[in-house]
Amino acid sequence: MADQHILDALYATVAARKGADPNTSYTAKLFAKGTAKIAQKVGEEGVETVIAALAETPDKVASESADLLYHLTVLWADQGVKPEDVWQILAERQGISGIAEKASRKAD
Ligand SMILES: N=c1c2ncn([C@@H]3O[C@H](COP(=O)(O)OP(=O)(O)OP(=O)(O)O)[C@@H](O)[C@H]3O)c2ncn1[C@@H]1O[C@H](COP(=O)(O)O)[C@@H](O)[C@H]1O
Repeated sequence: MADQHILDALYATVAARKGADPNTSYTAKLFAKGTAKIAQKVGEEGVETVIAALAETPDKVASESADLLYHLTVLWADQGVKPEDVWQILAERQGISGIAEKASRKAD
């Protein structure tokens, strides 16, 4: 689909790797290792993105961000979360200030 967002396309590729051969697919290898390993990779890539921001270059921030987003799509597929679930939440938050949202949580 020409206008499909790259993250939706990536998610479709990743989800299709469930049950594929771990010898030929890094994604299949992650699925075979399980949720703890996938979650660990998301954490590692998040930390690497932070390190890139604090000590490296904007190009490195971009490439670490791509690693992070890829591993996040693997975690979504592992957890049965679809990209549209996340897009929906972001859409619902549009126009709501983060400061106002935090204040409303404190009032609960
Ligand atoms: N976008 C990515 C992508 N980004 C990063 N990576 C891989 O993520 C790994 C991260 O590197 P690390 O050094 O942190 O990982 P590692 O040391 O190999 O792993 P561990 O020892 O920590 O388990 C590398 O092997 C990268 O190649 C990705 N692997 C796959 N994709 C996409 O997923 C698609 C399917 O890939 P396969 O499942 O491999 O066919 C590809 O066509 C791409 O579109």
